[in-house]
Amino acid sequence: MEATQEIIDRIAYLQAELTKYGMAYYVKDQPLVDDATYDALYRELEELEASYPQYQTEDSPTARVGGIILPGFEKAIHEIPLYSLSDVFTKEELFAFDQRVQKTLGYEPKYVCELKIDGLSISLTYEAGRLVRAATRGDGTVGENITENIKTVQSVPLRLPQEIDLEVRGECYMPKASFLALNQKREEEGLETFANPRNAAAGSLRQLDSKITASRNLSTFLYTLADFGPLQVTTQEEALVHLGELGFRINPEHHVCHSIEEVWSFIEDFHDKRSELPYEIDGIVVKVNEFAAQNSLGFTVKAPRWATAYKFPPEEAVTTIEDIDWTI
Ligand SMILES: NC(=O)c1cc2c(=O)c3cc(F)ccc3oc2nc1N
Repeated sequence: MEATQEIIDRIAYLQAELTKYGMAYYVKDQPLVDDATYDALYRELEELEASYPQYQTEDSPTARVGGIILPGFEKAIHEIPLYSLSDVFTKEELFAFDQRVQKTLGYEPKYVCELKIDGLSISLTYEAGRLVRAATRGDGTVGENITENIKTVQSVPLRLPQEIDLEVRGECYMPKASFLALNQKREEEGLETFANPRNAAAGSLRQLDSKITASRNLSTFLYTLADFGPLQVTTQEEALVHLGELGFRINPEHHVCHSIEEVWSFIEDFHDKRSELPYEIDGIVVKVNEFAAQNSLGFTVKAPRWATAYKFPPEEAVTTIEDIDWTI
């Protein structure tokens, strides 16, 4: 059926508005409209796109529902490898890491501390500002192409505000509340429950039916750019700010520390706060802030010399929703 200009404009308006509302709700955690308003506009867009499918764009908010059933996952080669982090388990090991860094640099650098989200590493590739590929880490060089599934994750932008080529990396995770609800439902259905949110996220992302992924309420925190492309950033702290400006979901609990002692107090602080977070963390990632210093430290065969993960002992199982402090 041919569409009048008024209809074409209404479809474009609804796609843009619902994308803006979705970004505010899922990425910035600051809703702009109430659910009833969102749902009414969403239903109107669904009806219009059903009547005029030639105007349903692949980055329309209605494209998030999934529906592709893949025969299997294609391999995804990482041009820039995804390394893993070295781990430290004690204050002494952390301070030894700092000593090694200072020995190479000849000075004590600033560090950025980030919560270590206990999810699945993902890599997102954008071309001319559009999401063209999403992949798991795999062995760091070869992962699985999970683009169709990642498109159903509401906090992942399908389109960037600039038409640039970019590759970003981060974690895809399942919030504690979604994990508890999912396991409760599976128990009622006599299905096997997931051991922890990380396994539940992995199982949800590696579904061949993206409708199932869409139902699992996964979220993301992005933390680095594989290549900085046109972005002029010189520190990890700036990179996090830029990623936020590009529309990616960034964990707010990052902190620049001016000494390893300050890093240690950040670690102690979050060791206590951890059980109140609405998502699971398994430690704190400590990174040299300046990219120039990161480059002079480089990588070992499998891990960066400029970062380490201070690991917390395994958290006691997530029990009730009451324990969670939703203000964080
Ligand atoms: N789970 C995480 O929340 C998290 C993980 C990593 C990495 O795995 C990681 C691996 C590298 F080779 C370099 C930097 C990294 O930074 C990271 N930063 C984070 N916040």
